[in-house]
Amino acid sequence: MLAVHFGAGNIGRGFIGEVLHKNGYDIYFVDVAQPLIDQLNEQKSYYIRLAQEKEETVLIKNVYGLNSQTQADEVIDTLAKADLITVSAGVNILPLIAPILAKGLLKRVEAGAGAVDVIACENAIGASTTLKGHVLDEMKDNKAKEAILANVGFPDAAVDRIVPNQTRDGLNVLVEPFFEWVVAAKGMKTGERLQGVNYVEELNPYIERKLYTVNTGHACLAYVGFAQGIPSIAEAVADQSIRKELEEVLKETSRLLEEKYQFDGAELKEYREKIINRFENVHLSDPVERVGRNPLRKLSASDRLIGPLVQLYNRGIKAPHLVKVAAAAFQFDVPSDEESVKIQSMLKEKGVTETIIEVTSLSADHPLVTQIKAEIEA
Ligand SMILES: NC(=O)c1ccc[n+]([C@@H]2O[C@H](COP(=O)([O-])OP(=O)(O)OC[C@H]3O[C@@H](n4cnc5c(N)ncnc54)[C@H](O)[C@@H]3O)[C@@H](O)[C@H]2O)c1
Ligand SMILES: O=P(O)(O)OC[C@@H](O)[C@@H](O)[C@H](O)[C@H](O)CO
Repeated sequence: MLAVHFGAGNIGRGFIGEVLHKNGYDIYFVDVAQPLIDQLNEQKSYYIRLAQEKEETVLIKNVYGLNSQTQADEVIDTLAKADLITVSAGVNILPLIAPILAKGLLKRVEAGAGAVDVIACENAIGASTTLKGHVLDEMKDNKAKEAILANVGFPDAAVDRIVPNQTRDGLNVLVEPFFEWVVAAKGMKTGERLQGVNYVEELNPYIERKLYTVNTGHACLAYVGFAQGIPSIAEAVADQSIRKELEEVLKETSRLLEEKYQFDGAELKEYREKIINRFENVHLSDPVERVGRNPLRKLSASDRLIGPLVQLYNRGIKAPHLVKVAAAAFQFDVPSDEESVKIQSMLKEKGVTETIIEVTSLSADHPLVTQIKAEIEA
């Protein structure tokens, strides 16, 4: 069995690679980072190390690297014969992957190679559906579009495992022991079911529970921690006042999840506690700069901050702690993070109100704009 995975980074090697390998796949990682690709082709294997008291390792074998910029023909040929295609390169990268993916899928369909599924494992609602839209935009006529629609599934997914940036140890990846991968079965065109993946009919409760708990909580620690000069997630959650803030924020998002999806309150409490426990893992070193990365994306309308805030507002529920985290995200100022630099220059050039409106897509007269502004100024 052959899988193509776009994005040989943290979650690609540290989680998707593990599941694919354990299900008997040879994996072609497609990336743009040549040193990473060279290492994959030299070693053809790497280790996943579990960040826990008694370290465990898993050997991932039969892995190869391809560069989508310099080896386009090889990538297209490999896509045309792949049994499964997965992606974790970042939601902003999906439009960049679409042209080559479209060519590979078309070649496959024209060769009569049968159905295949493409699963985007990004932290976003409907990422595979978004990718499908970009792929269809690449088709030159309706016939090609129809052939893709008939043969290629783009099931949405939710992926959960904390995998920090790897600062040493070559291809090897240090990951937390916990993992969860949920896929919307109804979006699939093949009967392929991976062990270790939970296939569900309705994905929205899973992706919103994950994004608005794990990622909202993570964002709280990153932005509030950063504001207080705290370097890592484990250190931020160890600070009693930040932890209290985190607990309050997660109670607010749980309220939404309870009302919207009728999740059981006690189960959600347990889910929150488990996640806070994961944030406390001292065997992982996860800088607040990674977790807070791309604040423009994280402050966009349906993401982990404004997404739950607007939905709570629409239900008449106040969420003052979430408002504070959104305000802190506007103050995330990391020179190496282009999006944070952009927000800082917008704040200087356009002022607070205009920046909030432009970044969040909230309407000018939305009361949340005033609330976030008041927090930024406070
Ligand atoms: N790291 C985590 O804990 C985690 C957990 C769940 C989901 N995610 C999501 O997975 C995605 C990737 O995150 P990550 O932490 O692995 O990031 P990462 O930066 O470690 O990996 C991204 C990889 O994509 C590659 N890439 C960039 N442009 C590309 C292109 N045009 N074609 C192919 N590859 C390209 C990069 O070179 C890099 O190797 C994000 O959407 C993230 O939100 C991350
Ligand atoms: O990947 P991002 O930038 O969307 O979010 C940063 C972290 O919250 C994220 O990578 C988590 O580690 C991950 O989502 C855990 O499953």
